[in-house]
Amino acid sequence: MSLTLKNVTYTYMVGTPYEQTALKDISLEINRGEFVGIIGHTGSGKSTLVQHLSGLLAPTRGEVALDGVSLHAKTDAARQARRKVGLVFQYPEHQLFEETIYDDIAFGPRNLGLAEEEVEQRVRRAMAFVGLNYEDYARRSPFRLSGGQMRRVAIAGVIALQPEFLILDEPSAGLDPRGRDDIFGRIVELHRATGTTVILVSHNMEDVARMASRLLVMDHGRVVLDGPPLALFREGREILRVAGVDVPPVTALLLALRQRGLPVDDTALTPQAAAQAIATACRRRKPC
Ligand SMILES: Nc1ncnc2c1ncn2[C@@H]1O[C@H](COP(=O)(O)OP(=O)(O)OP(=O)(O)O)[C@@H](O)[C@H]1O
Repeated sequence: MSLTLKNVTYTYMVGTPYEQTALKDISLEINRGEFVGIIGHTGSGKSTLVQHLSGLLAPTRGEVALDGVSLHAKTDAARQARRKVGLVFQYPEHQLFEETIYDDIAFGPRNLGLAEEEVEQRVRRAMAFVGLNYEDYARRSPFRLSGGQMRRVAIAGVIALQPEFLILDEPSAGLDPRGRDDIFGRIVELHRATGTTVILVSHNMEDVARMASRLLVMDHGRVVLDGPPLALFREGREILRVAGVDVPPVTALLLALRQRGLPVDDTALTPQAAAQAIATACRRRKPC
């Protein structure tokens, strides 16, 4: 049972001089329980891809399906399928609009037609999940919060829908390191505790490699790598070992990626981040 893309191509502004093909013949399958990280240069197609996975965009060619049900059919089954996928947009706080935090988080569950009692339960749980105290915050305006807190409210709104597939498009963009660690810690915890499938888009290779068990690398509308991040770190370590201690880990990782002809965002990998990511990956999984 899975979320699948079959030969998906997507072109923006078809038939105009501004036509832009953002996804090129992508086929992939994401199984329940996976934690998938997506990286790639600006404009490589990450956001377009996740908008297909959530059913928000329909492919120009090909098919997106959940458990075999096309997300774009105009049927009840397709509507039900789309509800199982929750998407947190980039800068989701820009979409807050209700007068209270409670109403903002309750908006989605109310739309599902749930009884108010159930809605309240979900709001309470979602607020607890993102670390906002219900008694203190539920009746406050979301617009008086800090940027990081607004982001939490927006994420809580999607969590309250209890999606089976949770997709986050750059959830840490614009947050300070503490806010970033906090959000990621909670996402990892949700994944562990509930088995929710997580699909995480990030510019930061280290973030993704630290959390994801599967890494997709995108380049010019194609998925050019699909595999476990640990394999890349192993390659990096091997190059390090051969090259000696003078080569910083970041160079080794960049080499490993480049040897495979993959696009690399040099600025995303500081030497410290690369070294820490290797150490964490090795500690967490089998010895390497
Ligand atoms: N609404 C749109 N209309 C026209 N072209 C678009 C639109 N949205 C994206 N594109 C183009 O599609 C391509 C893929 O964009 P997309 O936003 O999916 O990339 P991305 O990898 O998510 O980039 P970023 O990391 O900057 O968010 C880019 O060339 C972009 O200019």
